Amino acid sequence: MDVRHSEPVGGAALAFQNATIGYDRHPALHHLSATFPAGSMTAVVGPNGAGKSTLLKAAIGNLRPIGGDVRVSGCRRTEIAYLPQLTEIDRGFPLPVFDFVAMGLWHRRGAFGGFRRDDDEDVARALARVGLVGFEQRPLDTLSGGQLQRVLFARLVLQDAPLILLDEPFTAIDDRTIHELMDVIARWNAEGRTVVAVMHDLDLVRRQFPRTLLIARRAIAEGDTADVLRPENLAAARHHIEAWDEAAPFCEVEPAR
Ligand SMILES: Nc1ncnc2c1ncn2[C@@H]1O[C@H](COP(=O)(O)OP(=O)(O)OP(=O)(O)O)[C@@H](O)[C@H]1O
Repeated sequence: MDVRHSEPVGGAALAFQNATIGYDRHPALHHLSATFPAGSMTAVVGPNGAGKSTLLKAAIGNLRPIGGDVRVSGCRRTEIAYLPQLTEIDRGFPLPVFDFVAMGLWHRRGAFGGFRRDDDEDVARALARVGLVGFEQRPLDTLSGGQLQRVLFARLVLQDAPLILLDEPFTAIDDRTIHELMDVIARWNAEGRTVVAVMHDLDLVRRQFPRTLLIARRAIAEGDTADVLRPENLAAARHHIEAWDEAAPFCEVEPAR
């Protein structure tokens, strides 16, 4: 979202078509077909090791499918906003919050595009949106986990992306922060953006996400959240992960196009 504009944005769509994705040709996700329509809001759930982060990494192009296809339509891959897990973020550098959040503008300006006068206001509004007024000059390495997650959300606000991918945005975050950041996510979706979030709290998913994809190294169920999160589907996902053989030989897959 452009913080200056309130018009709806055209959402982008994401589709996995019989996609097999893995590391060093070891599949982590098998023959996955799933769609994330433009303007939809979907939770991706599944047991530990189900392949949820792998799915997001394939969507942004960090992992190429071993077979099948991963398609983004309605925007370029470089326009996708991606929030990695907090554990993957290097917070050891003393960059001020303001400068870090302003990096979200690079997508609009380009790395050498320079800073405009009204960019200051946009950064300030993005920080206000996530409840961080007064934190502008705080070094990143002095923030709590919840404050850092708010800063990362502020940067996403400035990125103005039609497709937003979030990997476990609420791990080790207190209830109040979850509530406020969930509000930011709901507003993104109300503005027409497509949101895909890896989630562990199924109660929160039931309350907030209209669509869910349940995976366990493959798709178990996809669609309306209440349908997908039925006990038999959750049991099937658990069973599939427990029965997974890490040492299994590769299956035959169609080469990626
Ligand atoms: N860089 C990597 N190299 C090799 N294997 C990996 C790598 N990253 C993940 N894997 C493997 O891929 C499988 C899926 O991992 P992934 O992180 O996608 O699962 P997840 O559903 O996000 O799990 P969690 O809920 O624990 O975060 C796991 O078996 C994991 O060990």
